[in-house]
Amino acid sequence: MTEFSSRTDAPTRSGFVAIIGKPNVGKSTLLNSFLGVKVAPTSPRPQTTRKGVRGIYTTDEAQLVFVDTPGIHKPKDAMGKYMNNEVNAALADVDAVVWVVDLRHPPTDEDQMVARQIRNLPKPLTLVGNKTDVAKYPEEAMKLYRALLEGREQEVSEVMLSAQNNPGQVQELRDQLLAGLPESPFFFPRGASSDQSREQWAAEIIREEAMKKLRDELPYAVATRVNSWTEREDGLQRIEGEIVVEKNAHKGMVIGAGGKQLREIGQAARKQLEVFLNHKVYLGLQVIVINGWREDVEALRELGYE
Ligand SMILES: Nc1nc2c(ncn2[C@@H]2O[C@H](COP(=O)(O)OP(=O)(O)OP(=O)(O)O)[C@@H](O)[C@H]2O)c(=O)[nH]1
Repeated sequence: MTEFSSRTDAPTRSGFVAIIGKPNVGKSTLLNSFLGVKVAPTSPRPQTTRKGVRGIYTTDEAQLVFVDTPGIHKPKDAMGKYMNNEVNAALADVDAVVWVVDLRHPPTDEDQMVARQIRNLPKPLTLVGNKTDVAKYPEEAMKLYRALLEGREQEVSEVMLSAQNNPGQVQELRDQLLAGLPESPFFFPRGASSDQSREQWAAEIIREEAMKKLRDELPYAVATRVNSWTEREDGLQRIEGEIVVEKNAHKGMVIGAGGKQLREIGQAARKQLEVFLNHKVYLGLQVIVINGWREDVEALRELGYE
């Protein structure tokens, strides 16, 4: 990988930190809050994150590369297996691990699955108890999560916070992680906040809005991609995207009566894109069918899940 130097001659520190945990505990929210910009999709639905998105935070002398991972869960299809593989790959590669848990509830089987994967991992580990703003018994819950790591030989750091509502606590954790990085050149250019292309990023925002609007199993049966992005002279960003469904029957369900639902998804995504890009956006959205894409390794690759 290309090496990027720091602004000063002082030795730089740099490294990768995986953010892991079961679905819906707030991993992507924590990543976005670490960076102060939105690089990962978040939604109230579990398993929103599918790929290990990287978010990059750089100071004068240190660079922290966060790897946001899909929630660890029992896989039901090729997509689920892909997601769990992403987590294993992330754990093998990183310098440190942040395990996020939801303090509103006691641990479940899925938390135990996560704990098993990291209990004996010889890397610095931080247990993050999230959602303190809404947890009734945070201390008690934290104790139960801590117990899942019993027998671990290396030390575990712990912090309780609200990723969504307390940026100060998140910055404090970020500073601790920065301080623990090994001496190393930077991996990414200064100023980069993510390793996604802008098209991948926009596609994830469209998927986030689609997942919020769609009901039942449908949110998990859609993928999104952006096929073209052009900029007009007056600055308008023209983005053409697709929502991919796995069955013909799903197409109408996404579009909705008289196209209402697709319009709503498009409007919500456009608004988000405009806020982040600080430009007017035209977003064209189509729904297409790729039969059984979730079970089809080739189709997964075509949709960028490789
Ligand atoms: N009240 C509260 N809600 C939070 C907090 N952090 C995250 N959430 C909410 O929890 C839900 C899940 O957050 P995500 O960041 O998408 O969770 P995730 O762990 O990345 O989810 P997956 O993609 O399923 O793995 C969203 O509705 C967030 O708004 C918090 O500190 N307090």
